[in-house]
Amino acid sequence: MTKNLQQYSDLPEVNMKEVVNFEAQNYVYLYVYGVNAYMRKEWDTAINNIEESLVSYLHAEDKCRAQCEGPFDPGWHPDFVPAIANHFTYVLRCKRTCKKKLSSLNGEIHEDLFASHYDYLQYAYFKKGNLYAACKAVASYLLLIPDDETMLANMRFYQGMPKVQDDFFTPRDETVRYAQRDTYEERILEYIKNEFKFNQTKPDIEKKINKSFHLTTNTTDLGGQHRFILDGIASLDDCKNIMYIANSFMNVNDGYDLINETASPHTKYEKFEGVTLSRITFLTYISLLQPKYLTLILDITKEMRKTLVEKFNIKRPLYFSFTHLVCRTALPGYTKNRTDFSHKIHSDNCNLLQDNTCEKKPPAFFWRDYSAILYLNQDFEGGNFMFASDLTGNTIQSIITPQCGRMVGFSAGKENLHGVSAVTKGKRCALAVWFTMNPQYQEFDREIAQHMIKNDISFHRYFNDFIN
Ligand SMILES: O=C(O)CCC(=O)C(=O)O
Ligand SMILES: [Fe+2]
Repeated sequence: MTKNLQQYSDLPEVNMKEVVNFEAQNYVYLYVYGVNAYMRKEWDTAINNIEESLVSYLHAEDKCRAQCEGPFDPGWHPDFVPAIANHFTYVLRCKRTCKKKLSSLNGEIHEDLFASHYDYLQYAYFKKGNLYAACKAVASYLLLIPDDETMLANMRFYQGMPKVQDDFFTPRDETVRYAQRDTYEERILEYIKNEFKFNQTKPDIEKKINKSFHLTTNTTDLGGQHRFILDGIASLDDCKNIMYIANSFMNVNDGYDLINETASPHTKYEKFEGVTLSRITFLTYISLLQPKYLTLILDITKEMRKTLVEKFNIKRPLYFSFTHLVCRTALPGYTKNRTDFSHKIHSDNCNLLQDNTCEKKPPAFFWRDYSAILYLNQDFEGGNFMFASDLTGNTIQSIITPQCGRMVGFSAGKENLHGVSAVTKGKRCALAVWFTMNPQYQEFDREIAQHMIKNDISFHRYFNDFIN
């Protein structure tokens, strides 16, 4: 439409004075009137209109910026930290387009429209003999476009005048505020551009299982295919440190979709609490958790992946999909005679039906290919992991008793139906990690966590950088 308006305005039979631009904002009229008065050397009218245009322009830009806030569709389902980061960056980028959007005067683009107000003003004030206002307008213009040769020459001209003092060249307040905001936003965008560059590198195919790991039980001993147990994947200290994260920060909502009940393994006799990698990352970012804890989670889960890759001889990249630190606590009064499971027999990537068929579709996490659970403690009763051949739980193939450093690994399909027996006393904690071959479902927060650790990023550092 802007182009059309421009085309019509070029036609000889069109008198632009008769054309009313209903989309034009106030500052457009004020600016055009002001500039016309300037051309006619009517300095008072020029100054009044251009000063008013300035106020109106800043108001229009504020309005345009405000419209950038509001709902935002990220196009996928990121976790908390990337969701906030995406929205923030989107809003900021949108706000930065306002200058361009407002630079059209009836179809004609004026790149430095805001700054040009000060150019007209400096000369009009000079003509009115107001040297103080003229010099302030020069300084304001130069604050926005510091290397403009013509304006620098103007400054030198004014500086040569006997009545002009150095402090005349202080930029006007509204320009200082505008320029400060501009610089600040530029710096944030630059920071985002430089700091948040993620190489979407494929995970390495891991080579050898660390010798200190002790393969406890093999596939055949566990009564089925594609499953194993390994001891020593975490030391007592590691378990203690991961338990510290759980005890300090776990939460009944984190990682559980309480709206979609089928996604939650609750039994009413136990309390389920979790901490996702996303939240551990966020807690580290705001310095509520020391980076060493996040590093520990990243390192140990990498070891877990390495064992899966090695044991199952996985040749394609295996991506992390979801990391969840989970504790189940027996509720007082429900410690005896329970016949239910803490987590009923299920498959990790399909919906197990009564007839033992398993559908690979939502609400199942159908993209999960492998599962690994690392146990962190043993000071509780019940809570055994079990492989079973059907959903009744009557045909148990093997039972695994949790203990610190023990990991159970298995392929996530219906060949590995499993569950957890009732926790009848105490709190049972485990670090559960699911993996996928589909990069679309990889855990994006992990990239952020790794980047944060590698570059020693934290909110406080980021904040201090900006205020200093
Ligand atoms: O905690 C466990 O032992 C297993 C949990 C489990 O199977 C699951 O979360 O899908
Ligand atoms: Fe499971």
